[in-house]
Amino acid sequence: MRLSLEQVSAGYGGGVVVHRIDLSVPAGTVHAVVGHNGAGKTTLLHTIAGLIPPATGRILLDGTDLTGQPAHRRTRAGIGYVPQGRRVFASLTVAEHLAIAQRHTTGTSTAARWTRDRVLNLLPHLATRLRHRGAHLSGGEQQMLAIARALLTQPALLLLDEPTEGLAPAISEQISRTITALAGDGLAVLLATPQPNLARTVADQTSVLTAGRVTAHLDAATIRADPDGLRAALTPGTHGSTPAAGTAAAATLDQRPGRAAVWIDTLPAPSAASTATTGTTATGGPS
Ligand SMILES: Nc1ncnc2c1ncn2[C@@H]1O[C@H](COP(=O)(O)OP(=O)(O)OP(=O)(O)O)[C@@H](O)[C@H]1O
Repeated sequence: MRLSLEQVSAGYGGGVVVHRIDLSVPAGTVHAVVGHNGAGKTTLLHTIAGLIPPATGRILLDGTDLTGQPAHRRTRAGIGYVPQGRRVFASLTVAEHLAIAQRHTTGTSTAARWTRDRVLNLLPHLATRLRHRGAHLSGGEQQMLAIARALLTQPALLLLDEPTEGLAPAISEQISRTITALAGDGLAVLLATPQPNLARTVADQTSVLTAGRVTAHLDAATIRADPDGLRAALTPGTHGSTPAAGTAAAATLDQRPGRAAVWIDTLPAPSAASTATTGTTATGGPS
């Protein structure tokens, strides 16, 4: 199984946010798309999942063209999606989330590669929370639930949007280990993150997304040999979907609830010039 993107562009209302993206994610590997907030990561994942129609290009899963297919068909074809913010239901228990996901599974319960037992074996902490409602789960537990729910749709490719956003370092490490285990089990994983450290830890291949364009591509060996190279490739001050709007978009995005913490935790401190331009208040150094 291999995901291939050929010259994929997409956006909103006629405006283009991601531009002519070429990517290939083979089975058993993790590909990270690293970019600042507003670079277009979610837009790219939404386009692959079928939630946004591409303006140009093709999306292929093992050679099968899914470009014109609706989201539910892509799920059946093997694309599992773990959204940013987890999107669990506040009033449903963990067990109810899993039951709903299983109802939509593509295989029978005996033929399914990912059964409820197998998922809980991978994420044993969830087994201790089966009766807890979504609203009473920690961020890490919600993330595990979102991954479990996606696995029960029997994916060959897993899309993970900012899987460690807002999580404590120990929980992020647990999620990282889960991602590595899933690739080890043969899944193709495409994850989006603003955190160079996550890409460095789990990714076989990393693409840097800057203002909607892939501006660098690094493999794991290159990143290991030069641990600062990836951070340097993430140019401070080019956050937005268009170069002209970049600095303004960054300032706007930073003011959204919850975003300041993400900014401070995950991005290199902007240079004095860009701090002055955007008015950002980041005081923390690189994570
Ligand atoms: N539904 C929408 N309608 C119009 N513009 C949108 C919509 N969603 C996102 N955008 C814009 O597209 C650009 C890219 O946003 P996107 O969410 O894809 O970035 P991102 O890299 O995932 O950042 P973040 O981590 O903040 O989600 C931003 O300028 C954003 O304002």
